Amino acid sequence: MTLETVSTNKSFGGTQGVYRHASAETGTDMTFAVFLPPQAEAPGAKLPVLWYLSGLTCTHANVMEKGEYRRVAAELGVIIVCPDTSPRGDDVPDDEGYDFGKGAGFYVDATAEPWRANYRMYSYVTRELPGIVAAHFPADMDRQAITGHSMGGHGALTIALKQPARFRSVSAFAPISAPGQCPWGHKALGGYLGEDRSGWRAHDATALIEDGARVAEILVDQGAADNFLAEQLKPELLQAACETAGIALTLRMQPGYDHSYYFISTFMDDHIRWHAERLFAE
Ligand SMILES: N[C@@H](CCC(=O)N[C@@H](CSC=O)C(=O)NCC(=O)O)C(=O)O
Repeated sequence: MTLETVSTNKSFGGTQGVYRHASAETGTDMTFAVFLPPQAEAPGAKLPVLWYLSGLTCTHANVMEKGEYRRVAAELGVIIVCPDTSPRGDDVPDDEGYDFGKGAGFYVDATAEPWRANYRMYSYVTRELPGIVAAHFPADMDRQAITGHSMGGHGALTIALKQPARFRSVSAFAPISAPGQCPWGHKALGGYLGEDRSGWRAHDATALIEDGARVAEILVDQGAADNFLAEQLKPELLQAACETAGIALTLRMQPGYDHSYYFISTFMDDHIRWHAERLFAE
């Protein structure tokens, strides 16, 4: 596999890079961003990795340009990896809506036609891309953490719940907490996985917890003025499931904040520091 360097820029003493490769999972070229903090230049360095999964309509670039993660990642010595949200290209099937198809892969492996050939974002993010990161960057894959926003918050929560031994910590910004109970989730899971709702539960954080999946703790920040809060995000469902399961959920409702990167960037430092405490713990 050849990894093409699309761009590199020095930032906060480290390097913000963008890379492209041919993906066996999606059957397309895929682009992703990696921030290497300055500590990566030390001989033999192996640094912990924080995955950031983006939301609907995003590529790797939204958080890279507006997420403001580099100052603290550079201070603490954490690698930040930002994948794309779907396969891309003229041959990839798409939908007219912003909430399905390109830019909206929902971190599942589609089983329904015509999506199943390319829309394999669960396997891409959990298997193929980690292999590439491990091979090409000074990443300590025994110290991984995961976060994300909205659809990417759903991705972070479900992936951590499905692979709890792999991640030392999981957090989310305004996650889609129960996709089986909201319009975005109905459209995406119904479209990619088919209308048998029993198959959706393995890609729904609230349902996964109800069905026995466990992580020790979760940090969630949620804007109280988020337009999507009541209809799409529903953190109260995740909260109820965590309470019943005994999962230590810290749900911080942030007055006045909306769904945008103005919100995400405000609390990005908190999340990186929270993950770093766990990534650097003995
Ligand atoms: N275009 C839509 C809303 C799209 C939107 O708000 N996308 C969010 C993620 S929503 C959940 O996954 C986002 O991160 N957008 C990119 C950005 O840079 O802000 C509409 O207009 O309603």
